[in-house]
Amino acid sequence: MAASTVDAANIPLIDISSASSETAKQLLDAASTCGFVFVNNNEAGIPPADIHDMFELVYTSCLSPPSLCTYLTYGRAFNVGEYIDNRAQQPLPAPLVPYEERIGAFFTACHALCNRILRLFAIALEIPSTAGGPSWFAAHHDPSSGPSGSVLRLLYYPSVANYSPDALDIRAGAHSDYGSITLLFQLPGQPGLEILTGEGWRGVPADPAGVCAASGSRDGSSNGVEAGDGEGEEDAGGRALPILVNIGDLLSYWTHGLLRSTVHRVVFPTPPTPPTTSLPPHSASPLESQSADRYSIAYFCHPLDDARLVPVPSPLVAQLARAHGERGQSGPPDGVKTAREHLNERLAATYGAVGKGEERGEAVRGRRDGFE
Ligand SMILES: O=C(O)CCC(=O)C(=O)O
Ligand SMILES: [Fe+2]
Repeated sequence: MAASTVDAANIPLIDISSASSETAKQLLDAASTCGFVFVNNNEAGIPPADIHDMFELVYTSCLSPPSLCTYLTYGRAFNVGEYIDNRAQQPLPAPLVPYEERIGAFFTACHALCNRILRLFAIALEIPSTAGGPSWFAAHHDPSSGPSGSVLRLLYYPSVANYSPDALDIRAGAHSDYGSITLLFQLPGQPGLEILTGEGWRGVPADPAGVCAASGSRDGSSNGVEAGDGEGEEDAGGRALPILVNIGDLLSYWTHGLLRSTVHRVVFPTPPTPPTTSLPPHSASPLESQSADRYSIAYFCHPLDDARLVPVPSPLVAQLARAHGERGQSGPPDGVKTAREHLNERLAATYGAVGKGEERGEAVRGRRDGFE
């Protein structure tokens, strides 16, 4: 059974407001050991009010026709692809149409934060200035230079009537993400995300630094905390929750495994909370009241489709490749692929996996929403 109480994962929290080499090194160390890292959401990040607004839109989109959504084991997702000329490229559910511009702005803000993180990786990886230096990744993720597979995903896992932990435990199956990096936004009080560590599955709190005012864990992690002001992304004092970042398979491939992607999943909280039977009072935030439901937002950052996945020009990556070679471990398969080829390969491999009953979050996107 998967939905047992698990300890909270020990995920490092890094302040990335400075672009110093010390910060870069801390971030690289965290990402290369854990694969998941929290970054402080300060002036370097995304305004909490914007995150809160997006969560309200996730709630709104859940009321839209399910046909527009993709399906997870016990949840559904709406995927927004890259905008062209400030317009979404696929039909938005009717309730989201008035917010097209705001969603696009959030997409752009997420991409900017990813570029900031990738810049720190470039510094820590010591990419020489002759090869592009700190801007090396940004140049490969510049939306003005061409399309990419980047996607903003709004996720909703509804509470389930007659929940039985033996029968229903996985809300989203075990997978790693495909792209460069993923930003993941969670709400306090809605636990369930777990990562696979050497010691088994571990819960990922929404509030690793304990910035929320109230306390009281429901699941053994600090995820059981409700935000003091009903706006789950900051506490009553206005401190913003850190943002969770995880390394995707492509960045792992691109760095010869120096940066590692980590398998994760979403389970039902334990013990189960009763399903929501009615909408909360008008004045309350729906997000705050429906704790058996889970809402999350993921931004999957991918390189430009045409980006060639030659090893990142870093002495650290080269050293690792040499060490792997000396141990007889093969490197990436022959032939340089592009980011689009890498993504398509992963999606193709996943169709098989899905057929065997395994779910890969991003594959569902590829199959159902016409992006791929
Ligand atoms: O809903 C979550 O918290 C995680 C979602 C996820 O991992 C994904 O969509 O790739
Ligand atoms: Fe994921």
